[in-house]
Amino acid sequence: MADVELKSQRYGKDRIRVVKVVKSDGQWQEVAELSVRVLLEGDFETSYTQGDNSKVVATDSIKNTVYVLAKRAPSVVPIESFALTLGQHFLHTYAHVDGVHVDISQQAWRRMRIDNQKHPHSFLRDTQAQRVTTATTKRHASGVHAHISSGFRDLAVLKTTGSAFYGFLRDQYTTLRETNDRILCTNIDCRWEFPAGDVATLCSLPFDQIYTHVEQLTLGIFARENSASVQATLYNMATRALRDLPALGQVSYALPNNHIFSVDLAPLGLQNMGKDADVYMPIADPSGLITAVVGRKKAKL
Ligand SMILES: O=c1[nH]c(=O)c2[nH]c(=O)[nH]c2[nH]1
Repeated sequence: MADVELKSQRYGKDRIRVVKVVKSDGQWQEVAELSVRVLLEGDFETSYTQGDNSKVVATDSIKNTVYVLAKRAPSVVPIESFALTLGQHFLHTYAHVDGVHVDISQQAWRRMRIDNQKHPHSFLRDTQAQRVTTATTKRHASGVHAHISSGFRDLAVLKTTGSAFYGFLRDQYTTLRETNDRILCTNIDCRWEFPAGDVATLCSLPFDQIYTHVEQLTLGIFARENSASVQATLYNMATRALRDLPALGQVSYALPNNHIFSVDLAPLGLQNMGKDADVYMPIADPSGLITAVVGRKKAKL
């Protein structure tokens, strides 16, 4: 059809699951479990518009490549470095690929402690939270440029007090009571972006240190702060991350407000509301969802 055109396209393999074991001398081993998505961008238009597969790198080959590079790499963590390695590989191997989008999520396998000793090769998953990264690599006149963001997903946290929500708009649709003491429960999604740059500079960033720092400050603010609202708590977390870590360009959070309301037992002759509350009912759906992106102000010229 003459009046339509292909505006954009990317394709590749999703949910490539990789477990890499790093074996050193003796019994000591490391493990990393990843799920990888690789999408290619480039001169693939005719595969969509004309059924011409001559330039298509089969998604099966993309999957194989991930396993080959996982085999060659001494380690697949930090996931940011592995994502950049994958991006560079596809750009260097195929001249008609000009952008590579890699998403990796890592499961949280933590080394077991047995009799108070780190076990050399046994691990425990004590959180569903995942470490994540997205790396986009592009060909540039001066070499390969990358944009990378990192974060964690689904970090479940709850506090039983130290959270309030009052002073909100009241109108004919409002039934929610004000509270100065409620349960706060959320599954934290957090992302931080690094300013785009050449791959060599990005590779030298201390990804693990930054990860640990953001996770710890997030938990610290969640636990310590007297929360005025999820919005205010989110903003405090993001601003602290930007203040502590000059390497970060911007930070975003998505925080569901998983409601856990006190059960009204007055009809059964029991006081369980306000300061008397100690029996609650988690509400599966719906939840609130509070999101924001916080960045640095541009310097005034
Ligand atoms: O922290 C909160 N922010 C809201 O916007 C909101 N809305 C609501 O019903 N409860 C809450 N809690």
